[in-house]
Amino acid sequence: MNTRPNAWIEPLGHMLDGLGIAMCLFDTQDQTVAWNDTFLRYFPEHEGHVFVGEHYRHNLRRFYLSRLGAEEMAHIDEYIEAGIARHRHQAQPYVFTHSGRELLVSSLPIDGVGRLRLWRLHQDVQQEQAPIMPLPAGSGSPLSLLDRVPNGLMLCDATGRITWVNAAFAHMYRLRDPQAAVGATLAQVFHAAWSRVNAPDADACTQGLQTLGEMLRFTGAPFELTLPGPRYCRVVARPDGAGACLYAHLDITELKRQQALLARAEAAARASAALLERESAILQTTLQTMDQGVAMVNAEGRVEFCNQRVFTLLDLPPEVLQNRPHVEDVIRYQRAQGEFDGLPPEAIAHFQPAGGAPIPPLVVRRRPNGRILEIRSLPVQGGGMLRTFTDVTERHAHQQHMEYLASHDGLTGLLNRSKFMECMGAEVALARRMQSRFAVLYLDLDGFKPINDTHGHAAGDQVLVHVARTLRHVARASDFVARLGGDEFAVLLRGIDRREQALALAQRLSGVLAQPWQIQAQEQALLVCIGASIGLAMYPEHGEDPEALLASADRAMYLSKTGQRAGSLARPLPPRGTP
Ligand SMILES: Nc1nc2c(ncn2[C@@H]2O[C@H](COP(=O)(O)OP(=O)(O)OP(=O)(O)O)[C@@H](O)[C@H]2O)c(=O)[nH]1
Repeated sequence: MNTRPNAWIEPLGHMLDGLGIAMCLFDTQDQTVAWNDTFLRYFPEHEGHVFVGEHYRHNLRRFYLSRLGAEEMAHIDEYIEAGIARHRHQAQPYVFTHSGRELLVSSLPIDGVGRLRLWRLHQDVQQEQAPIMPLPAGSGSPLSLLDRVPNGLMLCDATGRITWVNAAFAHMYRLRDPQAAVGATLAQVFHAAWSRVNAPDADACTQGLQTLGEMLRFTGAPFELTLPGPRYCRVVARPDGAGACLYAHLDITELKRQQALLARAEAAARASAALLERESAILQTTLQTMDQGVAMVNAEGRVEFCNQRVFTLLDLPPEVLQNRPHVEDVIRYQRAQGEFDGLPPEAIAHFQPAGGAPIPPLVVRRRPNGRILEIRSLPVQGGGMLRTFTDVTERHAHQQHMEYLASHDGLTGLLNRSKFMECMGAEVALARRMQSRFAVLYLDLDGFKPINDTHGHAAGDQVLVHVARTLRHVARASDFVARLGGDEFAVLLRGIDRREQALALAQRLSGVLAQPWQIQAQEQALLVCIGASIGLAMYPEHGEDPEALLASADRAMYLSKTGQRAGSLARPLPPRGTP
């Protein structure tokens, strides 16, 4: 402390140091009178420079020199004059930042002395407290200055009786006026504060009284009290060595609230960590037991993780996937095992994230062991991807079977009508593009019904199967052969340029069908000769679309049928050994 001989200033400065409040006293001529240690702590630029009698102007100059940038420095004199004017007339506290601290500054005029400037950390004054107000003109008692201090202050004599408290103390302990505390002990004031609330917290009150009993007997370490509200205060004792003692009551409610929030956040974090652990255990189990292979490839192309199923689906020995191998190393191993034999290089490019080619989200490939794998690649945030492997062999087979059933005749295995029309559509498009021709034969069996009627449906079925086989045999592999329904068939002859070629084939068909062959009907061997009426249509002259072509061939068949009624015949074979 540096003071002129003003007896009250020195203890005041120390007390304010104890409360973390900086002070600097100026006389009526704005010259420095005294300052405390906290002042030098908050304004280190004055250390070793400030002196008694120094004008506030020089103090301000040092302050601005320590914080102005080069551009603003040109205005330093204006700032200083404004600062002096503010100092003389300041009525309300304000906040500013200095040396990384947010400070609240009050300027209090003191009659006959000058002005006292007080600074404290702004965060402390966020708490509920008696506000720092300027002194009304005429109140010159040094102790009354302490009513402006935001924390509670209490002076006790050697017997522990209160001799003085400030306004903030009265506010904290719900006293009408600070005088009401004088003569009582802190325990009595504390108890009275609790007894004045509607629903007192008996535990907090009892606990507080116990604490007071312990702590006041041996003044020493700071202690905490819970006040109605609840509000929390930290009590710090400063004995004067002669029996009296100053107690500062710091409001730490906000601190407590933040501690409680922190504790809750920590508890929540601990709970979610436990939950995460449990979920990750479930995830691990699921991943290891699931039917799909799952592999995680990181942004560098390394296999970070893969489940057991990947080993079995890809026939990979565990050591290949140990130590986070690069995908390219795994592919090299697979290639050496013949995994990709027969596949074009571009077909495996997608397995290599580093290959440069975009990775298709879905690839289906047949493994050398015949199994079909569906491989999905899903990019993940931050690079890398999640790859899943699903064995779709059965699903694929089932799908193919379903597609076969939907496009083929169940009895003969030939294409059905709708598939035949689809094939003819494709052929029309091709022929149109290539300017080529093709032929369609429409066949209707002659006299088929009597076979059914005489020898039964099973015999008729055998005839239909035989006809289908014959058609398939006579037509080329590239031709489309269909059963349109009942005893009607159709053949699309591809690459036929001339009508005569088609006619020749139709005749050949007729001839082959007409040859007798043997079927088994109702445990009886039958010799069957079947006739067929055949209509012919050529693309494009008889129709330019599938429907027109088929209708044209149908008409031609009808004409042929009405012109010749050869019919079909089934007669029993002579017994074995008969010539
Ligand atoms: N066995 C068997 N018969 C069938 C099947 N589908 C249709 N039919 C029969 O085939 C016969 C076809 O009759 P029609 O067209 O009069 O046969 P058709 O005796 O050859 O007479 P035309 O065609 O006028 O020469 C009918 O008796 C149908 O019941 C089948 O899948 N199996």
